[in-house]
Amino acid sequence: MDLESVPGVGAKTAEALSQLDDPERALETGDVAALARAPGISEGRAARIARGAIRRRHGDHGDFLATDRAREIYRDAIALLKARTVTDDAAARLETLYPSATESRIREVRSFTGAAIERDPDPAILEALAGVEPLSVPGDVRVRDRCLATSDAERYAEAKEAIPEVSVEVVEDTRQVAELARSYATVVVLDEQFAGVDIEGDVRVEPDALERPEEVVPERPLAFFAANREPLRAAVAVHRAADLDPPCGLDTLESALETLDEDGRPRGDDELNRLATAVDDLDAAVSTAESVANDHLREAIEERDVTIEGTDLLSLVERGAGVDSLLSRELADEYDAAIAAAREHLIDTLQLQDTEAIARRAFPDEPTYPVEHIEDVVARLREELTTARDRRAARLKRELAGNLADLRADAEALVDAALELDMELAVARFAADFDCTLPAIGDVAAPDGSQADENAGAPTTGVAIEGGRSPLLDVPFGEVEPIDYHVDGVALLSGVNSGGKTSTLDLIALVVVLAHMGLPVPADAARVGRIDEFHYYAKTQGTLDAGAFETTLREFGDLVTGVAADRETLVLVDELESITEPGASANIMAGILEALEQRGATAVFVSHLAGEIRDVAATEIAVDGIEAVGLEDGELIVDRSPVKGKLARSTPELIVEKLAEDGDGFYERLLEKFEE
Ligand SMILES: Nc1ncnc2c1ncn2[C@@H]1O[C@H](COP(=O)(O)OP(=O)(O)OP(=O)(O)O)[C@@H](O)[C@H]1O
Repeated sequence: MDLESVPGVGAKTAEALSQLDDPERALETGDVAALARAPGISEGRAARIARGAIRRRHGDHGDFLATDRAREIYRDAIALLKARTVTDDAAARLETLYPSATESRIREVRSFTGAAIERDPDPAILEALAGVEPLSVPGDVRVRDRCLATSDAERYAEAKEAIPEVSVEVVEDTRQVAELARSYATVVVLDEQFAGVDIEGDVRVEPDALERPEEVVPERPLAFFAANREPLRAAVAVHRAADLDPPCGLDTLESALETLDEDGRPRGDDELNRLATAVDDLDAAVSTAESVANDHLREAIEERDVTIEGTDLLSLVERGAGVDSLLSRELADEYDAAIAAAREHLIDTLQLQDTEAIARRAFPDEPTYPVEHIEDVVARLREELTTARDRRAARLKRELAGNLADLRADAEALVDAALELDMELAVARFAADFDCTLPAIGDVAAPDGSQADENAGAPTTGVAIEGGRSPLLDVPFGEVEPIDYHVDGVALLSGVNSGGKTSTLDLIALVVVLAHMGLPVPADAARVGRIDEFHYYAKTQGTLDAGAFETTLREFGDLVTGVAADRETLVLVDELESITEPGASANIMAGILEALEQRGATAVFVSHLAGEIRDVAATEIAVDGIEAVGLEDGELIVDRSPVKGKLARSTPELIVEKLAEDGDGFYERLLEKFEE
């Protein structure tokens, strides 16, 4: 795959991505976390790249969200989903969901959503997910007791690339290989020509060693599994808790992990433990064995009355003999017993087996007092034990690495599935928290390519929402009143102050964005025509100066003339009248609405000037209204669902009406003016 063919990936990014293990897979699957591991690629950038790859796959131009407010609504939707993931990685993966105009992309995500909302976000799964994270590749494994050797410059470069953990040496002849064998415990020669040469030391001629790097460096898979022990265990727990179909035997993986310590060393092997402990405890055991002998001897001497004849004493003194000869003469048996005890102690405490004979020689046969070990023999014992330990560890490492290397791909798939599940559960929780349903969306086939049942009757244009409740409101979700609203073509939305006009636009926006993301929407039911572009303009704060007004007008001019007849467009506009004085605003809005209607766009314009706009418009423009059903303690009681074809009365009119009820002529005349 040509990485640069992905939108947003230039030469530099492609170079960074090519350093990943499998950039194609990461791009194909939208694995944001993997992409973010490329040098210099932030998570945000990785998400954009993944989206670019998905868009390319679906021939999607990615210009669905056409305005800032439209993008804000999308960010809000993503934030609601992200708040429901357990892992950062799943949160990053959610960024690959975006509103698309392309049928195949919407269908793809709807299929994912269909499975996701069936999932049960069991607390045990969420708890297990907390320990899952993308697997890391330990980069600093250095192995110093082995080297690779070759006489070929090309092989040299290949070897450095394939097995960077060991040093690679250039050799011209057997003599140089022999030199290496003196400096390294193992030399792996890559050239056939050295086969059969007799060199002292561990020299192996393995021309295909680069194809099996884990045999040369078993530390590689071991370090990988050691570094990732915890996330792997957590991924195993997730699979068990969620009853997922695992890519490998969970017990096999778990017991393989049990045989490794956190530094990648084999553990749980009795023989290796015995040898390692013997090496570690050797000095202490030798010194205790000495004490055992000396204590034994001291007690024996203390208990004994040594009788020595005067002539013997004289002869000993004349010969300058020390107490040793006295010991050997008088206490030979006791000395032998003391030394035997010391030897037994050493052998027993270190659980020596093959090296027993050496251990016995660690204490002298000739009587001395105090008894002292023979350093050379102890050094020899240490060397023997260390070699046996290292040999055992190397064998275990190779065996373990062989088993684990085969499990690596499965381990990655296991973690990937757990993170994918986290993403699915976030969608499931979002759907459950906000009582969502999968909307019917026009011209989108079922995952299997047929027309989906839930899509039967989906409109090709417009939006219809039943029992919609926006989670973006500033009131707790439980207190949000459900709204029914539908629009096809252009409409003005009128209504009392704070009646919920802006909130209705936000709800439409959220439903349309989520529907085009392939996600469920917070409504009892929703039907959405598939659109290509979504324009949402938020209310501007206050009247604009001439320059800003001109810019805004141009923007709408571009929108109106830019709406291509073959591109379905939804336009939501909130109180555009605030940009200038009311009379001018009404004319401008009427003109824009007329043009949008002619182009077949769907549009909802919230306005307090709905009546005026309708009056100046050249074509019939639908007006809907959010009505107050009464006033209670000075507060308006509002029916939040807009009534179709009804110009809602304004808040001032409602107050004048209330005052007129008392029969005051002034207010009655005022009310008549509203009704004219
Ligand atoms: N469906 C609803 N359920 C509960 N509360 C709502 C709902 N819709 C709106 N509200 C409440 O009413 C407040 C005002 O809503 P909103 O800003 O949408 O009204 P508006 O008609 O656009 O007001 P204005 O005419 O002042 O622009 C919201 O901040 C929210 O607290």
